[in-house]
Amino acid sequence: MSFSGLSSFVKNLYTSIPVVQTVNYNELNSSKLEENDLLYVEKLTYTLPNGDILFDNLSFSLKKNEILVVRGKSGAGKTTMLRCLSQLIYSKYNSMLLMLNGIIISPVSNGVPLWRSEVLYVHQRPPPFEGTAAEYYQKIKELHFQVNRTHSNPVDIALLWGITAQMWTQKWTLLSGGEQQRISLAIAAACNPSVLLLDEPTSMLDAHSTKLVEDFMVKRGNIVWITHNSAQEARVASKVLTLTGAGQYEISFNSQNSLVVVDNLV
Ligand SMILES: Nc1ncnc2c1ncn2[C@@H]1O[C@H](COP(=O)(O)OP(=O)(O)OP(=O)(O)O)[C@@H](O)[C@H]1O
Repeated sequence: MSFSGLSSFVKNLYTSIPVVQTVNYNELNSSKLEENDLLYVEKLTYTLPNGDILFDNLSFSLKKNEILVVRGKSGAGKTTMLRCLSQLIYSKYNSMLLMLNGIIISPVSNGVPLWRSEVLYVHQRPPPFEGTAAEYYQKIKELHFQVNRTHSNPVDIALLWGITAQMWTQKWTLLSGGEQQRISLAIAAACNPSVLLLDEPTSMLDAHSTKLVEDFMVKRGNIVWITHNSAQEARVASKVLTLTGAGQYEISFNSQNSLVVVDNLV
């Protein structure tokens, strides 16, 4: 089997696009965490090489079981933000904490590999791979920061979403975009990260499959979820982070399907 697909996959997942700014590793004090905080992020700032500010002093927390929806117009910086959260690229002010089984971890103290396995980014478009779906999962399990993790069975998860066991033996490239998307999501969920970062996770799915995935993810919680779909946002969001442009943002809470802006932190 050729590993070029895997190498491209791993490259895609775990190497950065060029770092365009000096990273300021400020270790946060655990006193920043409030009750039930799972992920705490402070002053995330990202400036493009041309000087455009994507987000500036972005601070928020994800509490246990919450789903934080991220929205904003195309190019607002949503994917870049998720990639910063997973330490695939680095924000200028790189300060975040995770509460893991009562222990506080950070990328600075505990290392980026552990952080990435706990704050797991799922790509908007499934990456290329030359083997079968089962081989794709096998390679992920062999990545050094997944080897010692307890995984759930992704086949069982994907079955809930209409992916048959037989599809796992199918060549990855022959699967439809929606099948690849569901399998990628099932694998990510099976890795049992503390936080899932989902980048338009149902963009290739029909309404029925979308609902099945949403139901599973809402039960799971602990997700930062990019969507352009306001109906989906209303169904899944506990709160909403909107990148409003020029580095600004606002956070609102989803209360009985009506969004009330409670905090404009800029
Ligand atoms: N390293 C980089 N160098 C130059 N431009 C970059 C870099 N990284 C991101 N960008 C630009 O930053 C902007 C934000 O990109 P990003 O993918 O985060 O947007 P998005 O909000 O997720 O968009 P969409 O909704 O279309 O997926 C885009 O204009 C993109 O071209």
